[in-house]
Amino acid sequence: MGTSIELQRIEKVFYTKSGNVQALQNINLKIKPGEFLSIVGPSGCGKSTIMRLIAGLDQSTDGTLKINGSTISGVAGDMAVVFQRDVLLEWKTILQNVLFPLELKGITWFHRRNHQTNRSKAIDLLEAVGLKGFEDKYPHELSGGMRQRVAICRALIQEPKLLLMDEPFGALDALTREQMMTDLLKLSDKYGFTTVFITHSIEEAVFLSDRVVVMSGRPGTILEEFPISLSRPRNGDVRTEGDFTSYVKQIRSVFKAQGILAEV
Ligand SMILES: Nc1ncnc2c1ncn2[C@@H]1O[C@H](COP(=O)(O)OP(=O)(O)OP(=O)(O)O)[C@@H](O)[C@H]1O
Repeated sequence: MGTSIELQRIEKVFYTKSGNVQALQNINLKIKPGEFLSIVGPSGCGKSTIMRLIAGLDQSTDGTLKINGSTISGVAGDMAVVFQRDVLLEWKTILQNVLFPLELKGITWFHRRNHQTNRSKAIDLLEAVGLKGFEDKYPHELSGGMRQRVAICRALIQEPKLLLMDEPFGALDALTREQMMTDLLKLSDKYGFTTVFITHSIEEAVFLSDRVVVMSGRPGTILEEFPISLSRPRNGDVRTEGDFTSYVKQIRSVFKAQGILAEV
């Protein structure tokens, strides 16, 4: 079962030498266990700030954040993060990279009994994202898309209940991106973790999500929420369905009304 998250009246101000920056204003958001929620908004609207608050890497200036019904202090447990840059360890093999979070926790190489189980879990994950046979390669031998797949496996080896993804496919080409989205949906359906996904792409958000949250420019506020009721499991064909294009249009119109997207 995934994590539930609740943000109540969240405010975030950054106090800097050159003045105060109000990044977030009155953010109210409830995320259900197992939900796939995307946040879209213009650059600088506070998407990453929301993610850092949920991850416990930063604190709000005001308001309440609850994880599984309790206020938390510090880094949330059972959580994994995937960023736009994969930050793989170049001197470790692909398999060692996937197992690294467990090694950090001291439960792989030192506890031999678990080692075989973890190893097969890592191999299963690599297989699920099309990387079977790449276990003994090194990161520099892989393409950008393959590296990002490894980063996702490394996040999932920890069996997180919450997966936070900050533009994880932003640096990938369009075809790889499409394949990665399909892979991610399969993994999310299989494991049932809660996902908070940040993206600049409206299409990506609609394709992946149960709900899309649309934010205004700074100070970031929530303009609108769109529950996405496209059927699951989803594959690339969903993009040609009328409902898909209708969701994309509705979200684009919110940005247009804000002057964030120009009429073309
Ligand atoms: N540590 C910080 N100190 C001062 N200002 C900050 C800090 N972190 C973020 N900000 C400011 O807060 C605002 C929100 O930043 P954030 O990175 O959350 O935006 P974002 O929506 O994720 O942007 P992007 O889409 O470009 O990644 C921005 O104006 C940014 O300059």
